[in-house]
Formats: sequence, C-alpha cells, structure tokens
Amino acid sequence: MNRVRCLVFNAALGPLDYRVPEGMTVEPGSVVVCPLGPRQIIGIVWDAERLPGDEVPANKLRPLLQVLPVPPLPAPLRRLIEWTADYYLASLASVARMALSSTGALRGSSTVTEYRLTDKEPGRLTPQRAKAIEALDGQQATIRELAAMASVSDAVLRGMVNAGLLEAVLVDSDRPYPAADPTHAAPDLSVEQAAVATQFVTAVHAHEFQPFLLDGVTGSGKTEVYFEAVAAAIEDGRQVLVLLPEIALTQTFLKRFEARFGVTPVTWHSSLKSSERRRAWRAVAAGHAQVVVGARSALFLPFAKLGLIVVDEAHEVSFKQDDGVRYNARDVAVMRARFESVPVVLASATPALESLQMAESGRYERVVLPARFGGATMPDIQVIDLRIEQPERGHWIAPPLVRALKERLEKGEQSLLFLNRRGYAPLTLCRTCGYRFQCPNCSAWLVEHRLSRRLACHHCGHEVPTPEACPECSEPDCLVACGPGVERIADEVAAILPEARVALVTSDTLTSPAKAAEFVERASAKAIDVIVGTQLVTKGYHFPELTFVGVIDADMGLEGGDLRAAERTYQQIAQVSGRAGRGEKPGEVLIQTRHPEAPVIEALASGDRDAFYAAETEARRDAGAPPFGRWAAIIVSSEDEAEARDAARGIGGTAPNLADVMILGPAPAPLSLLRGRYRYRLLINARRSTELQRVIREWLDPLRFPPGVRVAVDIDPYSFV
Ligand SMILES: Nc1ncnc2c1ncn2[C@@H]1O[C@H](COP(=O)(O)OP(=O)(O)OP(=O)(O)O)[C@@H](O)[C@H]1O
Ligand SMILES: [Zn+2]
Repeated sequence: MNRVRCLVFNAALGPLDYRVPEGMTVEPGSVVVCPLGPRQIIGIVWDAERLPGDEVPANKLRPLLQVLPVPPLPAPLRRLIEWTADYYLASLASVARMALSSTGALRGSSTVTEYRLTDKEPGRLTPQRAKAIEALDGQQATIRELAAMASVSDAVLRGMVNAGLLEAVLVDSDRPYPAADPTHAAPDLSVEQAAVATQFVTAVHAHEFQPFLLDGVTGSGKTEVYFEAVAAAIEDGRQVLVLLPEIALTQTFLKRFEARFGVTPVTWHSSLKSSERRRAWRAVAAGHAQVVVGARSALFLPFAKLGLIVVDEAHEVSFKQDDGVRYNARDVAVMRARFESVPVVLASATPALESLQMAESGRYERVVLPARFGGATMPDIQVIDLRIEQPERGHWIAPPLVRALKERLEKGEQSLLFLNRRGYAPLTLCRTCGYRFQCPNCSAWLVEHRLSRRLACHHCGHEVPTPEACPECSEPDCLVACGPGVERIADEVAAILPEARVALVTSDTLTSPAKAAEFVERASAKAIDVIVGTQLVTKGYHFPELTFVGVIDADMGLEGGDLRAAERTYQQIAQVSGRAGRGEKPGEVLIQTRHPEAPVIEALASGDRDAFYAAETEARRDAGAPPFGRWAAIIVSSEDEAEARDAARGIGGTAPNLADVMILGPAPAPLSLLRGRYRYRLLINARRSTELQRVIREWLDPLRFPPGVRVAVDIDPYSFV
C-alpha cells in the first residue's frame, strides 16, 4: 500500500490522503505523523473504503513523516469509533482522540524521572518546604505533579532536590504490572450465585458477543459472581474491562479485587498522573494489562485481546457524558462488546428501564440473584409523612429518625443519613433587603459551604468567600441560609447526638482515592457512628454494622419535569436502603416525604419493584419516551444572548416537517445561562423506528452559524436542563 487515507486530529478537516514513503510500513490503525501545511499533525491510517474523501492525484500526495511506536488500533476499536461518531453525531476525530488519550504513550517506551522524599534530616525548613514535606510523604511523581500535590512551585521542589531532600528515581515507563491469579481466593458460591457464574464463564470461553443484565438485589454478591467471569477471562489470557460510575468507588473495588486475585488491577481515570496514564495505555495496547477498572473513558482504550466487559452499577446516570462527545458509556460498552465479539455484563440492583426492556425483548439475557448472600434479609422500609411527623422548626430530621439514630448509637450500631445536596444550604438571602446570592455566570443560586466558608456555584465552580454583610444593603449579619444541604444535616446530628462520631461524605470531602480509602477504613473499624452523605454513599459500600438508613428528602428528585425523575428517585432510595442490614443484624429504613401517596414512594415502601417498573413502563410508552420513543436535544449557546436566540430561531425555522417527529422549541433552556453562555434548546421526540440521526444531520448540516455560536446535539439525553 503506498497510498493511505488518514483520519487526522483536527475536527474541521475531513480525511486526508498521504503517500507511504519507501521503507515505511503501515496498516489500517497505524498511528502516524502527517504533514499539514508547515505543521505536523497526528493521524490514524483508516480503512479507505469506510472513509469517503476527495481523491487527490498521486503526484500531489505528501509523504507520511513517521509511524509512531504503538500497535495499530485494532479493527474492533476502529468500528467502535465509527459507530460512536455516527450515533452521537460527533466528528470521527473527536472520538478517535478519546482512544489516543495519552500523548506520552505514543512516544514509545522510555524512562521517566520521578522524585521522592529522601531520609535526610531536613533541619530548619522554610514554610514552603515544610508544607511540601508534609504533603509528599509516600509520593513519587514528576516535579510538576509533586508541585501540584503539595501546592508549591516547581522552584521550591528543585531547591529541595539541590538540598538533598528530594531524590530522582528513574522509572521504566513500560514496567509490567504484577499478574493476577484467578485462583488466589475463589469464594464458595451459593447455589444461585454458582448458576449465574457458570453462565458467565461459559460465555467468556465462547468468545462471542452476549449481553447479560445481572439483576440482583443489593448485597446479593453481584461482584463476587462477575469476578468468576473475570477469572475465566484471565485464564484464557484475555483482557477485562470493568467500568465503575465513580472514582470514589474505585478504592473499595481495588481492595476486593486484591482480596480475590492477589494483586490490584490497572486503573484508568481522569486523576491519573501522566506517567501512570502512559504506562496503563501502553500495557493495554500491548495486551499485558489483564484487568482495567476505570471510568467511562476507559471504554476507548486500545485493548489488544479483550475477553469481557463489565459495567457495574450500570443504571448510574454518571455513565452519560454531558460535554464533548455526549455518549452513554453503558450503550457504548454493549457496542464495543459486539464489535469485539465478547460478553458484556451490566450489573445493577436497580436496572435502567431501558436495560430491562432490552431483556424483555430478548436482546439481553437477564440473570437474577433474588436474595442477599449469607442469609441477610432485605431491610424493613417505612415512610415518614413530614406533614404529620414534623421536625422542629428550622430542623430537618423528624422525630422518628431522631429516635432511630439514638437507638443505634446506644446499641453501638451505625446509621446513614442521605440527602443528595452538597454544602450547607442551597440558597442564601438577606433578611433585611431580600437579596439572593446568584452565580454571575449561570442561572443558579450560590450554595453555601460552611466548612470552606464559601458560596459556590455547582454548575461552573464560581466561588466567593461568604461575606459578613449583605452586598446590596450593607447590613451586617443579616444572611439567612434557606433549606438543607448535607453539612447542615451533619450539624443537626451533632446537636442531637453530641457524643456521636459523624462523617460527612460528599465529593467535597472525599476528594482523593486516599480520602475515600480512609473513610472506608474508619467506617469498617466502627470509628464512625453516623454517616451523612450525598449519592456518593448510596452504592457499592458494604458496612455490616450499618443497620439504619434515613432518607431526608425523598421528594427532592421528583421536582422539575425530568423524564427519568421517578426512576432515578427509585434507584437512589433503593440503593441507599440497600446499605442497611447487610450483615447479621437486620436493617431499617425511614423515608421522609411530603408525598407518601406518590407511586414511587409507595413502591419503595412496599418493596414492589415490579409494580413500579410496570407503571413507569406504561407512563413512558404513553409519553413516547425511551425505550419506546427517542429523544434528542439541540443546545444552542453563545456568550451573546441575541446571537444565541437568533441561531436557535434559525434552526427552528428550517425544522423538518415529518409525520413521526415532533419538535419542541426553540425556547430558553431551563438553565438559560451556564458558564457565561446563554442557552436555547430544541427537543426532538421521534418514534423508535425513525432514523433520528439522519434527520438531524440533514437538518443541521447546511446551516452556518457565527463563530461565537456553539450547537451541540445530545442523542438520548439524560439531562433536560
Ligand atoms: N459467595 C460468597 N462468599 C463469601 N462472601 C460473599 C459471597 N457472596 C457475597 N459475599 C459477600 O457479601 C457482601 C455483598 O456482596 P456484593 O458486594 O458482591 O453484593 P452486590 O450485589 O454487589 O451489592 P450492591 O449492589 O449492594 O453493591 C460482600 O461483602 C461480599 O464479599
Ligand atoms: Zn455558575
């Protein structure tokens, strides 16, 4: 082949043709350096017949400059990239970029210089050096990474190198990971577990596409069971990808994995150091990384010989990416399994309606674990009607919950209070003039964080120190906190139970894997009496002494007409309830609500999951919502309000008129200002059979917009703001 078509990393450019110079060999998937005008650009040699482009005469072709020292991207991954771009209306280049997600890895193997503290007696230290020594204990990384960890400048650290306080360590970027032992500590499975495990193991050995929905109640041992499939893949010399919805869960997972297989798996997520990314990426591509556990971005890693994909907590909303390429990792995982011809396991105690529907229609095989492992029973769930059982004025915990908390503390058992709102209070206003603190960049209130003494926007990250006086009327000490966040609940618990050890668990407190590990350790060692947390503590954790769960506000998620509101509420509360009574002692759950008659609350109280899903399914069918109909959103944004509105009107004005497609809008999006951009939205609802992507592509492709306007298409959206 002396002429190739390349996908280049520039979203504005189509595929480009190049000549392969004498002595260079490339094949589809090769990662190459291409000349582009006076510059160089990274590209991937693509299957020319799958990538229409302009035919350039042979004498005009420029030669490729270099083949990068990495294995060619395998064909199944190239098919996945094509499918993702096509389905989510993204450019091939932006999807392919997710596959080449470590630039360091492309440069080949090498050594990296990292630094770590020496044993040298530091003597008298400057405050900066003292801070660095405190922060860097046990760490090893590049100067830049260490500087970020310790919040000091590179110069401070270089000074410490010269003073002998830090030493250089040469690290081979391709050093192998220790091998997992599939027989290290295999558990004795129950009869039900063994039956499911056997199905998985057979599917792994068959090397064929087979999607499973592992539907098992909380505490039934889903992890233990899919670990058998992982073991089978390792025995076959195949690689495994396990997707988790949240980095905070990784720590618990790593511990369990290590207990089962003797080593920790390879991890992949956004807070990896660049040297770790590079090592992981290369090991995956070389086929050495046996098991990778990661966030959704791990889906696009270049596995050489994948044998199994597991999506744990598969119902989780965080598998949906809402910026850049807006994909749903759960769906993409199934597609990858299909292109790779391997089984995929979607595990959940509260599957997404879409997944259940796929099982119903026979496309996924549903396997069930109906009971908790080891004789543990499901918790007893009661509803507390807040209109009758009122908390004290200015408080949020009703008397029955107060009693339950006291009782557990006396018995030395643990409790968990759940409220899905970070910070102290969602709204702050001035008692004197009524001023409300709003984000300057977003149409949202600033949330008070008392621990950090700040008011923060949860959409854009804008923060200000909490002022002493009202910025509007200058009255001092006049600010009132409205409504509860978890910090406020934790204060209330401290007031009710002054002797209790309370842990606040949110993304503000579990900021690193180390902190997450510390929390798990303290909770497991019974050094915590009451956990107060957001959705971060609703799933994955197993604390046998935790016997009481209180839900502070079950109605919160039901507000604001999101099509999945009821389902999400059901999932969250069922999951958090599932943390209670997982050991020998039975669990109790109290749910605070003002709408005890709402179907979702009734279903939770009666434990009738099937009835809830059946009712929800009918509601979705009536509304033409997924999985029966399809939705897409077009979000038009600009820093200039009029420009955004005009562009949205332009799109609305050329909307196709099709019998089975309904178009709503344009209208200002519910979050009409986000990160300084004004937003307009169109919603498209279509029959399942409609080729929605083609309709949208043909509609938007001919339109041109001013440079400040961004038009984003969200296929199968999760967020309706
Ligand atoms: N066969 C088994 N032998 C020993 N321990 C087991 C077995 N099955 C499950 N367990 C233990 O029971 C507990 C619950 O199992 P696991 O966490 O896998 O359940 P799960 O279904 O994933 O729960 P959740 O959905 O609530 O996270 C764990 O501590 C697990 O180690
Ligand atoms: Zn904001």
